[in-house]
Amino acid sequence: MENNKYQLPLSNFNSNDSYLTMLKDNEDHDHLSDDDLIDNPYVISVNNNFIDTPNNTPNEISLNNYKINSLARITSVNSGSYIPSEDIRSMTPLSNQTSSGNTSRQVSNANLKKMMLMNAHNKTSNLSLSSLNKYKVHDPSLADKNSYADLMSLNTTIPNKTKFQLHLVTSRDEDDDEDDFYYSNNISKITPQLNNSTLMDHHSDTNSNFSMVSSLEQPSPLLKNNDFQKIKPNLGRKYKIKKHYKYIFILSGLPASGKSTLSQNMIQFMTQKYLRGEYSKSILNGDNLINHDSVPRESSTCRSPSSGGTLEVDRHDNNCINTKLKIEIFNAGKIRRSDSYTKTRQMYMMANNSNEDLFSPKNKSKKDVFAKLTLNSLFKNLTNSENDLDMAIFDATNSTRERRKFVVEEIYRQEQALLKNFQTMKNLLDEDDEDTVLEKLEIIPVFLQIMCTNRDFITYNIYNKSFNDDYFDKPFDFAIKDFSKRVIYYSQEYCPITHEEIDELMHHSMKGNKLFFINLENSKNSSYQTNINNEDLKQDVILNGLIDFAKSYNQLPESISYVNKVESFYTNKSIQSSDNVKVLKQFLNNEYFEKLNRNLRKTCKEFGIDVPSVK
Ligand SMILES: Nc1ncnc2c1ncn2[C@@H]1O[C@H](COP(=O)(O)OP(=O)(O)OP(=O)(O)O)[C@@H](O)[C@H]1O
Ligand SMILES: O=P(O)(O)OC[C@H]1O[C@](O)(CO)[C@@H](O)[C@@H]1O
Repeated sequence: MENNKYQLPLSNFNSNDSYLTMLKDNEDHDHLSDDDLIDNPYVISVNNNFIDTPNNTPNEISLNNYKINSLARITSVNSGSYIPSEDIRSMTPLSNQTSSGNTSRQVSNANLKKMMLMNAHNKTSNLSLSSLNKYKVHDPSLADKNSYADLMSLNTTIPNKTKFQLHLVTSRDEDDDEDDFYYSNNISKITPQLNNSTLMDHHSDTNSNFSMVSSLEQPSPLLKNNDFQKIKPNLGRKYKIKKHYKYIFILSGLPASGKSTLSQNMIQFMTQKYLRGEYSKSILNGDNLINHDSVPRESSTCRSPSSGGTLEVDRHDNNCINTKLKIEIFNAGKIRRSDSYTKTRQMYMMANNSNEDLFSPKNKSKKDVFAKLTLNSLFKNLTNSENDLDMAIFDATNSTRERRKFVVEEIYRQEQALLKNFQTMKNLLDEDDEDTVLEKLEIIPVFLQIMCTNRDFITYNIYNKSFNDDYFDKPFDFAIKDFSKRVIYYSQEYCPITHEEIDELMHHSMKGNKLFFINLENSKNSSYQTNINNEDLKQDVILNGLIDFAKSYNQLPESISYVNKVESFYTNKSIQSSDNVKVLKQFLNNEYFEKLNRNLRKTCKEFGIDVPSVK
């Protein structure tokens, strides 16, 4: 299988690809946008053999025969070059997302091509894409109406062991306005050319780069035919599955509440305490079987799955996390700074007047862009097996319900993409492949809310914030004025997380999957509230570590030293009489805190929740 020319579908990453929509009618101007073509990905030529014998013209191919009863669609080329729809979303602004997150219509072909190329350069795939062509598909039964499909030409040398997955798209006989093509797993429906093709080596799995797999996850409600069935799990296979749990901690809280500091403390606590071996024996003992049938996760973490699974499972070194817990923080502020600096040579969009201030609620969508970039980078790093990350921390204020819902929905979508990828890979495996270990990633999301309601602590924190990277080239009074205004801006919209909100997110955005939450106070004698219960703790080492951290925080040297520093900040006469502290008190006065409390009360009243008043 060397040096073959392929024509690949332009889009093999429609997240909802259980069936395809029929090519759009060219006369229908509502459907004329380039992006509609994304939904119509076909392979019409494989190995220079056209599956449905179109007439080939340099840049345009007409499929004269409307009775295309089989088209092949390549949906994956190994796992490395699987294109998750999240990548596409990352190229579209957050504000353009629909509530369902489907942004595929907003992606231009140029971006799509870029995605394909980026993906093709992925070192595991070794593939190179050459050109993007438009092909005309003529449908004589519809008079002079033409439809178009975009196809990508792919010049490639297929590396050893590369597997392609072909989905066969088969037309139905009934003619109605519904989608006309469906995936079929009925081999008799394959067009004879494809069936006879050497691509499909039906006798030898090992020699063929192509395996035919059709999944019909959401069959059309109109389908009654047995030809179109969900593929059954392949019971009795011998490959092994390695489950790998990845945690996403989503921080939430007002600016300067201590989110970054506390999460760093937590990382240190967990990485010191939870080294390999300390927990694996007691907690994961016996956790060496998973049932291949139970694909969707209910509320699982590093917990013992139901035993009695039919297959042997190799849990990677009998552990679900690395030698040393590997955690990375993805900070939206850092991404904003580096992005703004690259573009404007300024540290961030400056606040000459309040309308232009990035932190004003009016500029919410701009902040959302940075949050989205950060989240995408987080997903990319967390799911990249080379990074071997156990946990990613999404460090942003995530201070509104709207934002948190978005984050949770993105995580859910990411989970679904991972699951789909896993299922695709599973379907590609040879039945008796005992050596293969298939990795199954699952994401466990945890909200970590940090609250600081003590006026002295907030003042001290803001004082320290004036030395951060946003203000490295600004005088102290500018920094204090600017940051204190930032806190006021956020307080206009800030809505603390409640248990009710988490329940709501769990049921609607996570479709019943568990979502963990902990609220930690950042002050002297800090306390916490959580929805993590004893059952969860028994089965999950990371949640265990988190609760341990919350329980022991007051006794940790970091916390003691923080409280001491705040105390001496207020008792040390020379600090208190310094010019900087005079400026600080000038801005952070009674009036300021009254305003802060007023704002907090207003939003909390709107949502009918308890007000975290600052004293
Ligand atoms: N628990 C703590 N221990 C030590 N220092 C703290 C603690 N909480 C806050 N601080 C101090 O307050 C400053 C602000 O805290 P931090 O940067 O962690 O807040 P944040 O909520 O992440 O802020 P932002 O949202 O603006 O990034 C820190 O620079 C640190 O000096
Ligand atoms: O996107 P969000 O939730 O506003 O949070 C990100 C912002 O939070 C901050 O940490 C608040 O100070 C900024 O540095 C950053 O831009």
